[in-house]
Amino acid sequence: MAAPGMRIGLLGGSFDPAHEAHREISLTALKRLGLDQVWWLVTPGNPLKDVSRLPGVAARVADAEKIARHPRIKVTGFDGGTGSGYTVDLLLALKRRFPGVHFVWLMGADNLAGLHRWRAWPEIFGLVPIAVLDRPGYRLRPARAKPRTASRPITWDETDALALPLLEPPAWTILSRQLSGLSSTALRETVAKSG
Ligand SMILES: Nc1ncnc2c1ncn2[C@@H]1O[C@H](COP(=O)(O)OP(=O)(O)OP(=O)(O)O)[C@@H](O)[C@H]1O
Ligand SMILES: O=C(O)c1ccc[n+]([C@@H]2O[C@H](COP(=O)([O-])O)[C@@H](O)[C@H]2O)c1
Repeated sequence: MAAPGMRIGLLGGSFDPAHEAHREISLTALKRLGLDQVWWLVTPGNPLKDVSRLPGVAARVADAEKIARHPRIKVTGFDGGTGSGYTVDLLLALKRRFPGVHFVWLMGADNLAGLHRWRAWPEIFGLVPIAVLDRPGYRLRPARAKPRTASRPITWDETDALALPLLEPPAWTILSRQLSGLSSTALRETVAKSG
């Protein structure tokens, strides 16, 4: 699945359900970061969200595979045996399991804005480079986010994004792109109304 030296983007998510914007931001990351693959890591549950109605991992993986439709996008329920949904644990497990792979954590700008509420977020910045994908409504928020303040010296201009996967963390950048307003919440609401 992954050989030392490969550059792999990690898109952790609830994927409840997956949608075209997940595919679009993955294609952006593949191209702009020069990645070999992007892995969609379907979380057992976002620790900050109500997961009481979240479908099981296997069902969300199966649905996400239908959306991914790309040989370099791999969908997996790998959680490193943590079962927890905590990203710090997931990253530690991945780095142990795949030594020598250049991982980059990918996330939408909404998640950067709330990253200071994640468990051990400064440690996360020290584990892997991070690329933040622009998202409507959050374009300016990263500028105010605490992580930016904490990591200002290692903010990279996005024109240098190709170098990001090989940089020693902490290092992060924002990837601006044509915005997509798609969201899983909006999709679930549409299904609920039509049902
Ligand atoms: N339209 C989008 N633009 C940029 N990033 C996105 C977009 N949709 C999802 N993402 C990012 O993809 C990752 C996984 O997202 P997730 O599975 O939570 O879907 P979501 O649409 O954000 O769900 P919800 O609406 O419930 O918050 C997150 O890092 C999220 O920020
Ligand atoms: O580690 C944490 O404290 C943490 C808090 C919130 C979210 N996350 C992870 O962030 C990823 C994005 O979650 P979501 O629900 O926005 O798709 C997913 O992998 C979650 O498990 C992780």
